[in-house]
Amino acid sequence: MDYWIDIFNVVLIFSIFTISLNLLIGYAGQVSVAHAAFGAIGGYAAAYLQANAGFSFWPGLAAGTFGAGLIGLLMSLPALRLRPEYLVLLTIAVSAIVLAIVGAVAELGGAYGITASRPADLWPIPGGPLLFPIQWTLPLIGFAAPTFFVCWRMGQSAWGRVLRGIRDDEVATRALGHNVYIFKVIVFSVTSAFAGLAGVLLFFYNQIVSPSVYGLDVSLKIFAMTIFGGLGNFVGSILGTAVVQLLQPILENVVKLEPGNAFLIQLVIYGIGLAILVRVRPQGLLPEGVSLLPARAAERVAPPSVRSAAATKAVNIGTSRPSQLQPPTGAGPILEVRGLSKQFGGIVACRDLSLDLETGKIAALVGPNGAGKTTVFNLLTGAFGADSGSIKLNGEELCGLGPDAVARKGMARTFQDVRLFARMSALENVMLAMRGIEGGSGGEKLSDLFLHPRRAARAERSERDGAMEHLRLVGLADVAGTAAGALSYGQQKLVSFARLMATDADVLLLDEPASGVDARWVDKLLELVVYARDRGKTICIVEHSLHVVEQLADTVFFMELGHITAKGTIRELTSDPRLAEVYFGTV
Ligand SMILES: Nc1ncnc2c1ncn2[C@@H]1O[C@H](COP(=O)(O)OP(=O)(O)OP(=O)(O)O)[C@@H](O)[C@H]1O
Repeated sequence: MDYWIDIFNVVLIFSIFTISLNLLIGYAGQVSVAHAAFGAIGGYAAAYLQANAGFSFWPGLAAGTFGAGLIGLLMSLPALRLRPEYLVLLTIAVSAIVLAIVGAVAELGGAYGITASRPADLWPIPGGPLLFPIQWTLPLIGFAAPTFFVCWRMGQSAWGRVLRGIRDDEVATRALGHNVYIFKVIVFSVTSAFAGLAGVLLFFYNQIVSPSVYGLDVSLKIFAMTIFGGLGNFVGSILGTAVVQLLQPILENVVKLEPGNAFLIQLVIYGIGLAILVRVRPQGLLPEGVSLLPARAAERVAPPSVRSAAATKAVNIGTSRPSQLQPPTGAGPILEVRGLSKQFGGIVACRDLSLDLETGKIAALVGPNGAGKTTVFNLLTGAFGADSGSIKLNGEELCGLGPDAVARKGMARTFQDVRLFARMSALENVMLAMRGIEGGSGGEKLSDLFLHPRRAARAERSERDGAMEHLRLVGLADVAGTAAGALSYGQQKLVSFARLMATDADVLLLDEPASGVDARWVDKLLELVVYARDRGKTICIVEHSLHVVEQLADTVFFMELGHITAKGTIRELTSDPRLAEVYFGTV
């Protein structure tokens, strides 16, 4: 019996590893194969402090957990600016360095590690020293359950929505005003701390730490358990841990294989299992959004705010050009661009470009392919750093700011290729746009999640309702719960417009809003752009359809070879034979 209890206990400890790794990989998309190494930092810290400073269980646990979190934080500061593939390499290097250090330092016991000088005692919790597996089960549940709760709470909240945004499209997440770097650093540090906690528990449970307990193979095993269980699903992590951890004991005790053979065969089964899983169920045993409780799974797909088709009919936003509200007149330019230049090697994509966007007006940027229109949007929104020049929004210099900061200052954009978060629902896509700008500091308040849950729930409800309003506005409330990737291209463009409106930015940059869109959606988009303008937004569109430009734009800038060469109405520009030739290739 003790044997199976022991295995159950190890599953509980490893669940702490896999649940936290799932938050890091499954939610934030940051792949680390050094999770066991952070466990080593925790385990060795607790063991060393017990041996040399007489630390008992709780101080050892705090030191090990905090130490691993701190080293995770320090490592993440440079690492999370790297591309994902380099992050994987870096975590392998970290794992190798940690193992080399603990294996080489004499005070840490070298290859033999450190043996505990006394068993764990949870005093002031009664029960005395923990000597047998059965005594450990309840305390370990007591550690695994809060780990699950904290990771689940972080993952399922608005905070986790930003993590999923980062995972699916970091560029789009930044463009919505979220400081993705801070989110990544926090999640890396928190998950490293949980790995440290699991490492401390392994030390106290096994009564020994040694390099082999936390080797790269163990990190890979934790990684495999997490993938096996299903990324983005914490119950899946527990399931994946149990399946992988139970394989060898079942082969030994139920199938009655020799331990040596059982070890080899479990490796074979494990390899074949992963190969089959990758082929037939790459999302893992329990994929993201799938619950063991059918009712909860359904809840996730259909958000509560989606009530009925009748309630979700598009708001009548007025279908004709005449405005319902008059745009501000004579307010002057909200955006002033002077001498903007950008070169890519030998290609001058933007050359000494100057333009003003008048408050509450619609401007258009037109020109032949490769003229540099998208580059201008990228420069204005901070996606590219300018070589020289100035961009002033409401008189405030934006040059040098990143895309998230620019969005928070009040200028947001759509993308030529839409860039919705395909796995998230249309509603979540819009909700993701709402806090980045409101929050000012780049986001959702993690402290509210745990310290003020009611406030967090209220904020979530009001965001959900606000996002539904934006979806109603574009006529897509009835597909609020549908994954954005499953919508038609025209619908996706409308969701991206709703998302843009949800940012509450003053200046909206629309990159080819009508391209590739069915005629009926184009009309809708035109109405929406006029609606936004009438609500005081300043809009600039890059668009190849001159029909769309004619319908919308008050002022048109003509761009050639990275420079604005003409300005006027579309009729004035197209009646100039030289510009017509540049644009259409013919007079
Ligand atoms: N990241 C980049 N690296 C190198 N060159 C780039 C980059 N982005 C744009 N360019 C180059 O800058 C020039 C302007 O490109 P840009 O996409 O801004 O033009 P565009 O007017 O938007 O074209 P289109 O109408 O076809 O979208 C092109 O020659 C392009 O190849």
